[in-house]
Amino acid sequence: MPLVAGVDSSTQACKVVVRDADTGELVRQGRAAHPAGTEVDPAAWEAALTDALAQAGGLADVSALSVGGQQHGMVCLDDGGEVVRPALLWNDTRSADAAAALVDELGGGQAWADVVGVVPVASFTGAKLRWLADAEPGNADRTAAVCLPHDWLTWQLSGAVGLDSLVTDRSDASGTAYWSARTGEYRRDLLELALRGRSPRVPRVAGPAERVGMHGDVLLGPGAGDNAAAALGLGAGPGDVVVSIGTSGVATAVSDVPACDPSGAVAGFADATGRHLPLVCTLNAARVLDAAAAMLRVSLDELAELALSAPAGAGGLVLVPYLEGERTPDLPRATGSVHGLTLATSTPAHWARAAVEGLLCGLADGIDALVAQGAAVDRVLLVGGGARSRAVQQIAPAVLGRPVVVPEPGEAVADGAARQAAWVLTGDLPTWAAGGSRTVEAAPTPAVRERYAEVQDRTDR
Ligand SMILES: Nc1ncnc2c1ncn2[C@@H]1O[C@H](COP(=O)(O)OP(=O)(O)O)[C@@H](O)[C@H]1O
Ligand SMILES: O=C(CO)[C@@H](O)[C@H](O)COP(=O)(O)O
Repeated sequence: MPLVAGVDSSTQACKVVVRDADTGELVRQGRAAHPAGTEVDPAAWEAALTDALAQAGGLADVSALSVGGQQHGMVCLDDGGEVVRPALLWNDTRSADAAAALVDELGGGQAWADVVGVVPVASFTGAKLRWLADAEPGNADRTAAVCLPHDWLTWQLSGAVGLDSLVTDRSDASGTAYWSARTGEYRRDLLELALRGRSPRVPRVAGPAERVGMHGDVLLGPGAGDNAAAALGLGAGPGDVVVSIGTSGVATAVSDVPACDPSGAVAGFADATGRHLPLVCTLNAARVLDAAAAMLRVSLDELAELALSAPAGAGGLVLVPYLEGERTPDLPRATGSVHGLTLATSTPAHWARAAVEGLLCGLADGIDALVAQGAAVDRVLLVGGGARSRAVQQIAPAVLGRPVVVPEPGEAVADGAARQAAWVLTGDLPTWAAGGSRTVEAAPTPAVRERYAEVQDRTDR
């Protein structure tokens, strides 16, 4: 019974699972927090990984490990392999103007969707590089290589020092805006466009089950972007839509064909198996619940009970939850807005309900965008920390207008990374028994989405 480890180095925390490679049985796990903020020294991810691995009992009896990580973060390295500046994360919006400029320079959304399957927004690595070139040209000059959070952690674990040993995978490469999931090739011209002519090294893109190095006696897999790892962990296939309510809100589908959406709503990412992963991402998800709970001075469980005690539609109270700006729709400078506040709706219960419904309306729009790109929706799986909320579980099927499958609370991303590690170790993608899940149904409440659509644009942009 060889053991494998999977890592999820996500926005708020590093999570580790150790599983039996043959059966998938969970043997041990660990978790350590990441610093707050949208700009983070990668050393903090390494420290959290070390801590989470220790909590998970270490690696002495583990045969293989893969790292899943938050997508898009810009990690710049100098020619000695040192980090040039703190990494800008996917939810850092300072590169919004840079993204808009890049879209114009190539001739618009259709041109970008055609060449790399995505239209730049502030989140993508390419837009961050353009920001770097303009705001910190000295740091741009020092950047000899650029990679992503999961690439950097895998590289650290491997103990390699040469920039030529940096490795990534298709799923994370596809979130840079300078690698095409359709052709499987870098577009160095777009990397150079972003960096105004500079041409740093980028990681080699490994195959889905390739052995990319060793950490002591532990075999290292190529890893993946967190959303691709989650799809792998859940065993998602065509017809499944995974809705993740973590720091980001994500609706994603596994597909045999690349997405090409000139509006940019659906990103044409790759998955972790050689297929594609059309994806819609919002900036405001679980933290909307955190903010509402903090404002109402209640726990997350109390917030859920409050939300469930209010009527569907919260009596007309709508929260458009653009608390950190928004990515889909592309409104990086927007703020949240409240509509329909009356004496009757001025209660904690109505506020809690509006918070849950508001974040779910954004994800319902995301599922519609996936469908418009050709995705089939036979099953919706609800994951991420926010999916632990009883209110999210109960209200999601009403707002999304379809039943939702809620897997047992767990770590889908780390599980997917562990499954990849088992694949790398044995050469076969293991079929692990699915964990428990339950299907939650509710009468659809289309009026909630209609009311949200009415007020959604009446916000500070
Ligand atoms: N019972 C719960 N109810 C609502 N939200 C929860 C609950 N448990 C955890 N969360 C939320 O989950 C979020 C973290 O989710 P997670 O998927 O781990 O995020 P990330 O992967 O982005 O780091 C936190 O914002 C936290 O408030
Ligand atoms: O930017 C995206 C997807 O494009 C985000 O989904 C990040 O990958 C962060 O994920 P979480 O930490 O919220 O899971």
